[in-house]
Amino acid sequence: MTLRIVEIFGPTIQGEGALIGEPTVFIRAGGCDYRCSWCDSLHAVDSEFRHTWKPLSDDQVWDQVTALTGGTPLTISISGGNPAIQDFSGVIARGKSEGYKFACETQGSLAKPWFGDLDTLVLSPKPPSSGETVDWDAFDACVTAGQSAGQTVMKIVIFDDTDYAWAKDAHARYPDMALYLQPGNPEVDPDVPVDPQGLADRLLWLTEKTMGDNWFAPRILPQLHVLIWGNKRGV
Ligand SMILES: C[S@@+](CC[C@H](N)C(=O)[O-])C[C@H]1O[C@@H](n2cnc3c(N)ncnc32)[C@H](O)[C@@H]1O
Ligand SMILES: Nc1nc2[nH]cc(C(=O)O)c2c(=O)[nH]1
Ligand code: SF4
Ligand SMILES: [Mg+2]
Repeated sequence: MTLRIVEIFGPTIQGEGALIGEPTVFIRAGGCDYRCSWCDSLHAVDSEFRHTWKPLSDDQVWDQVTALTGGTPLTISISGGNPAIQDFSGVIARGKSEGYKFACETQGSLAKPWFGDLDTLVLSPKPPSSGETVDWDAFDACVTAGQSAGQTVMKIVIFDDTDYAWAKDAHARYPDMALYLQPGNPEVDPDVPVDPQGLADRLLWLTEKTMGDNWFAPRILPQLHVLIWGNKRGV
């Protein structure tokens, strides 16, 4: 299988959601069927960056991963772009045979059989502020495809009151799925420093809103890598 790869980087720590803080190596896939207004990974989405994406075989991907891990197994995080455009089954099979675990981040717009081979499937449906609209039938297909995964979790980015109300409805559709909320980062240009106080204020707003509402279903987390490294790429 030939994959379109933006970057392979790490070891770093997973900065978001269910596996926050866990050591991991990222494989970032090129191409996305969405274009969220606030996407922090446009270098994996916009066709203007397409010339920087590399066609790599499963073996080439795996060679780069193991060069970074030194052969010590850990969790590999597949993200993008939307990695569900491509077929990661070969990379996952290879890695699992060597004791690695796999997580994947996707918006839930395209289902793939290999979702069932993952240890963690992170479905991140997009709220109104993104400018995208969720196809819940497609999302359902992703949940079904992930049924044999170790766990499937939902992670929603919140920028405003409308996103918050939308997240409550999304949770009501999947009340048994673990839910993670993260405040949106409004500044995603890698050349512009992030405003840590601004991010803390957004986290405070989201926390107080959720607790004030007695909504205790979600866990609320910052993007840890953004606090550490800002919008630097490859971390
Ligand atoms: C860059 S996306 C790639 C995977 C997949 N396309 C998706 O959206 O789930 C990885 C995660 O980053 C989140 N994200 C993207 N831009 C963000 C921003 N400006 N602030 C907070 N989270 C953001 C997405 O919602 C998603 O959960
Ligand atoms: N450290 C770190 N954690 C992350 N969690 C999700 C990321 C992503 O871009 O998908 C990401 C990323 O790019 N870096
Ligand atoms: S779905 Fe993910 S990668 Fe695609 S544009 Fe939205 S945040 Fe970016
Ligand atoms: Mg990111």
